[in-house]
Amino acid sequence: MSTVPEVSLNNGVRIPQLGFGVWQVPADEVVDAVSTALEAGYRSIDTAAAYGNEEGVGTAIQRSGISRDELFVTSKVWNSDHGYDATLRAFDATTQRLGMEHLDLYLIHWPMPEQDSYVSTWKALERLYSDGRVRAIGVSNFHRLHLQRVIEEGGIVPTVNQIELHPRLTQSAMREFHREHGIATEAWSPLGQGKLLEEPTLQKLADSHGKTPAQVILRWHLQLGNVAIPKSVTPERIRANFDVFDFELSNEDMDEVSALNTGQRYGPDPDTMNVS
Ligand SMILES: NC(=O)C1=CN([C@@H]2O[C@H](COP(=O)(O)OP(=O)(O)OC[C@H]3O[C@@H](n4cnc5c(N)ncnc54)[C@H](OP(=O)(O)O)[C@@H]3O)[C@@H](O)[C@H]2O)C=CC1
Ligand SMILES: O=C(O)C(=O)[C@@H](O)[C@H](O)C(=O)CO
Repeated sequence: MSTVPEVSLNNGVRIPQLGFGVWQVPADEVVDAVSTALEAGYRSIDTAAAYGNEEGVGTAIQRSGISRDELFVTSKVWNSDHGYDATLRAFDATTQRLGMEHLDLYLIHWPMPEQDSYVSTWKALERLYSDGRVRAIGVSNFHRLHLQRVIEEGGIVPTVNQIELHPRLTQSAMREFHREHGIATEAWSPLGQGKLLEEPTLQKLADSHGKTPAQVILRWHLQLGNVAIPKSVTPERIRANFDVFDFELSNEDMDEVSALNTGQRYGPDPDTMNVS
């Protein structure tokens, strides 16, 4: 089985560079999907309270028999649970649903700037970290200004910012900002939600490496240094998305993929996202 490269977070905790995402995996399908992923070799699972499937993720993990310390489990506090006390309660509910005493990574799902409560939410994450209930804390969908505020007003620099990132939205400015501050970049919708796999450049590169367009995109993420968390409910795709450790893109290949950037988002803009 392949050994997945890891990224060292700014507190020394290591996260597998390739994980498995479960947004939009229905609760009654998530046990099968996560079980298939674990059998394929994934050891990192990305869920969230908002996905409504934490219980099934926990069930699949327990059934796998894989020891807890070989796994990396991420969840996220949802927008309606922002604020210090509500976040502590949300974390308790998440760990209960997962059937776990601790998480490896807990993220603020969205900054929700209009609510203006992400700093007190961050302070609750700091408390969970100092209490040893989570091995690393981070954020998701934070823009530069939101990150600057938690860095200035909080006591801990986030380990991770999980943002939308794929060849149509390469996020070079955010990646540079993360690098400057020791924050790991985690890519959500790393395959562009499957909407750019017909792109001729990706097909050409796939043909030249004997791989698929999805595998080329995942390889591009790995070589950029991103953490990537592709989702699939299709067993062959779950396995194929993990089969990306036996080839390498050249510098020219990497540039060709990056040149597909148009700045297009498939998900909400963090500055205006207001679903809670
Ligand atoms: N923090 C945040 O705000 C967000 C976090 N996320 C996280 O990121 C994860 C991944 O993002 P997501 O939006 O799901 O999108 P992805 O970019 O992972 O794409 C998933 C889509 O691509 C299809 N697909 C997967 N693999 C292949 C393949 N090899 N060939 C063809 N099609 C394929 C899937 O279909 P099928 O399942 O039918 O096989 C699905 O429709 C989420 O599951 C979640 O964990 C996502 C959005 C926001
Ligand atoms: O998947 C996630 O983590 C999300 O936050 C998304 O559901 C996001 O809210 C979205 O794309 C809504 O359209």
